[in-house]
Parts: sequence; structure tokens; C-alpha cells
Amino acid sequence: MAATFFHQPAAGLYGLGIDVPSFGSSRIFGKLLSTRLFFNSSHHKLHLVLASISHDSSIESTLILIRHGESMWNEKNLFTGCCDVPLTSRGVEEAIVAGKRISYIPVDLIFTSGLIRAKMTAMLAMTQHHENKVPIIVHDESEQATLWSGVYSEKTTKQSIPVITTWQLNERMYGDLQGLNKKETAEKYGKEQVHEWRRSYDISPPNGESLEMCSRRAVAYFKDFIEPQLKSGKHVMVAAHANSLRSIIMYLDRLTSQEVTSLELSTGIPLLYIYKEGKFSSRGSPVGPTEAGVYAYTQNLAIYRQQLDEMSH
Ligand SMILES: O=C(O)[C@H](O)COP(=O)(O)O
Repeated sequence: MAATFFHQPAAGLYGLGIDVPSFGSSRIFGKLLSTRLFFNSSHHKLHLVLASISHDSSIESTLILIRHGESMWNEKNLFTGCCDVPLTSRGVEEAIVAGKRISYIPVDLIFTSGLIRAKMTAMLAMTQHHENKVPIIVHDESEQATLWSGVYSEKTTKQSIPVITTWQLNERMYGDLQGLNKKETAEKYGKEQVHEWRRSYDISPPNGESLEMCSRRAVAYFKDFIEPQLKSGKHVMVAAHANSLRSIIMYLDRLTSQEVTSLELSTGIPLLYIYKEGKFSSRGSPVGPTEAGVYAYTQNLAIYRQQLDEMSH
């Protein structure tokens, strides 16, 4: 049995992870049952999370998932994976348009990958939000980094949105394909082979991560750090990548490994989910700054929007 302590101060989460080997299994070390004990400092509550979590039926929270805008390697049609390249000017524009589309959807907390294209997308999108809160990247890589980035005004803190960056939401590691041209690679290895590397669930590109491997870290992170926030009523935006998001959507929409192969995500299109009574429901994508889309609004979102409008008049 192994116990690990972990913390995400910005998310108000401290945890003790205990891995218990499942006895009786022939692969005794192969399967682990994970128990987590969470201390949610913002709510001063201790949560023991064992397999399932009790649901507060009054809580409704929103989850926005957004793939980054066009990157400079998307434009050149290169396999990018974990290479850290910025947005093109078109990608910047996409992020701003995405921001307009979600400008009336509440955001209390932002998670991004560790890669600049996702961070840029989140920050640019938030410049359009009607609540005018300031997204601030949390630096907790060392004690000193935490100390030196302290904010000492309660009022300013209330007007801020913590942005938590984490490698677990990074794009799948594309192995030996990183930096290669997608079209040329298809010509060299055949369209079918390349399609298999790009879209199959459990086949990995040479020396890279399959979607299944990517989902093991991205979905685990989602369950351990993002879901508890939604369950406590926080509204969350996640800015990440085609494949880390495909794996999270596979989990949220309960897609099979077959169904996920045809899931494609465009750059810069925000997707909205509502968390309520222990369930996630997809509400599609908000259409624009003045229109949320027929399926997007819940009553709570409509009230939030009305309050923002009243504040600005
Ligand atoms: O990493 C990349 O090249 C893209 O962001 C995603 O690529 P894919 O569509 O080949 O999975």
C-alpha cells in the first residue's frame, strides 16, 4: 500500500492519495483502487473520496472545454504534440471570438495545459468576458514562486480568476512524428497507417502516446482536480488540446473506444457542459456574444447573464 501527499493550493485542494492493491486479483499489482482524501481549504471541509462522491442536488456548475486556437504548426500542418509553439494571428483571433461566445458564461477557475498555445487561448478569451475578472497564472513550482506571486488585497483576489497550468492536460506526446509534415508523413507511410496513428484509441504513433495513454493522465487529472471543483459549485474553463480534450470528452459523454475515433475538435470552439446531480450534460457550443444557442442556457445561466447586463447599465 502506498500513500502520497499532493497539493494544488490555488485550487484549494490538498490530498492524501492511498493506493490499495486489489486483493484476490491474479494481477495483484496490476489493478489499483484509488482512495483520495481531499481538504478543500476554501470550504474548510474534509472530503473522503472513495470510488463515488455524494452529490449535492442544488449545485449546478458549468464546464467550458476549449481547444486552443490555430498554432503556427497547425498552420504549417506539422505534428505538434508536446512541442511548445505559439498561436498564429488567426489563432489569436479565434481565441478572441471564442471569448465573445463565452462572455456570458461564468468562470471561477481556469485549467490549462502547460503549453503556450492553450495558455494564450485562455488568456485571450478572458479579455472578452463581461465580468471583467483578471485571469492570473498560479506559480506554485517552488515555495518562493508561490510567495513572490502573492496578492495581498481581498478585493483584488475577488476580481481575479486563478489559472492552473498542468502538463497532464498537454497534447498527446506525438513521439517520432513531432515536427513532421502530416501530408508528407501520409505519403510516406500510407494514409491508413497515419490515420491509425492519429485517430485510433490504443495504437500509439512511433515512440509516442496513444489516445488511451494520453487519457490515463488527462482523465485522472480531470477526476482528481477538476471534477471536485465542479462538484463544489465552481465554474471551470479548461483550455487544452485536441487529444487531451478528446479523452476528457470520451469520459464525460461515455463514448466507447470506437466512438471516440470519429470525434474531431476544431481549434478555438468552446464546448459547454453543465454539471448537475452528479451528471454532466453537454449543451453544445454557445453561438455568439448575443446568442447562447438554443440548448446552451439553463435558468441559472440566464439569471447570471441578466445580472451582468444589469451591472453594465
Ligand atoms: O499535435 C498535433 O499535431 C495536433 O494538435 C493534433 O493533431 P491530430 O489531429 O493529428 O491528433
